[in-house]
Amino acid sequence: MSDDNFLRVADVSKWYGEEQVLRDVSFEMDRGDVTVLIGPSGSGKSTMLRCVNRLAEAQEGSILLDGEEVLSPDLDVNDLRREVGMVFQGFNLFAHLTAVGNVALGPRRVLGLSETEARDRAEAQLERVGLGEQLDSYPAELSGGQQQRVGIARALAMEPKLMLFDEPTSALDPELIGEVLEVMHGLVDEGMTMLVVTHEMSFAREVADEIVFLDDGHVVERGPPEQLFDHPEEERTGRFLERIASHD
Ligand SMILES: Nc1ncnc2c1ncn2[C@@H]1O[C@H](COP(=O)(O)OP(=O)(O)OP(=O)(O)O)[C@@H](O)[C@H]1O
Repeated sequence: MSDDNFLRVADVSKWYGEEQVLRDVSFEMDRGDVTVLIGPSGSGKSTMLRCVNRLAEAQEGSILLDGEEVLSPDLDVNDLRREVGMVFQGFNLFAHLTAVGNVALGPRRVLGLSETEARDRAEAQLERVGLGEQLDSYPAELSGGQQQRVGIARALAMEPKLMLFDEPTSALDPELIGEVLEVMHGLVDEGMTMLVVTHEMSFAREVADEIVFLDDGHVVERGPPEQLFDHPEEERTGRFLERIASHD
C-alpha cells in the first residue's frame, strides 16, 4: 500500500521565480531502500533532494516521511533536519575543529549530549567511516576523500532515519572517489535508507533499488537499474545514457 511507504514524494512542483524546476515529481521509497536520482545538469536533482529536508521549499505536492507531511507549514524544520542527514558535494567542515570536533558538534549542540557522550559518539562514527586514526586531525590535514568521510560521519552522528547524498564524490579527485563510495556501500549493507544524487553510474547500478531519471524537472522514467540502464523505455533516457557513456 502506498500509504505505508517510508518516503512518498507525490506531485511535487517547485518554481524559482518564473522558472519551474520540478514538475509533478513522484516516487516512493520503503525503509532500507536506496534510490538514485540521475539526469542532466539543471534537471532538478539537487532541488528535489533539498525539498526533502526543506533546504528548498516545494510549492506544490506532498512529501510524506514516515507518515508525516514534510511540506506542512506546521512542521518543525529543525526536527526534520535532525532525522534527515545530508551529505553535500563540498564538505563544509569547520577548519578550526578536529574531525571529532566537527562530528561531535551536532550531537552536543543539537541533541544536547554531554561533551563525553558527544565525543564517544563522534569517535564511533569516525571509526565507522574508517577514520579511527584521524580523530584529532584538522580538515586541512585530511585528503578530500577523508574530509568527505568526516562529512558522512557528521551526518550519521545524528542517527538519521534517512540520508540524502548530493553528488558526494563530484568534488573529489578520481583516486579519492572509491573510498567514499566504499563507505556508502557499507551504509547500504547496514540497511540505511538513502536518496542519492550521483553521476557514478556503476555505483548506482550496484546499490540502487530504483533509479529515477529526471529531465527538465520531470520524472521521465524510473525503475530498477537493470531495467533503466539496459532497457530504457523512453528515448530521452536512452539518449542521456549514451551521452554519459561516451564521456566515461
Ligand atoms: N537557489 C536557486 N535560485 C534560483 N534558481 C535555482 C536555484 N537553485 C537551482 N536553481 C535552478 O534550478 C534548476 C535545477 O537546478 P538543480 O541544481 O536542482 O539541478 P541538478 O539536476 O541538480 O543539476 P546539476 O547536476 O548541475 O547539479 C536549474 O535551472 C538551476 O539554475
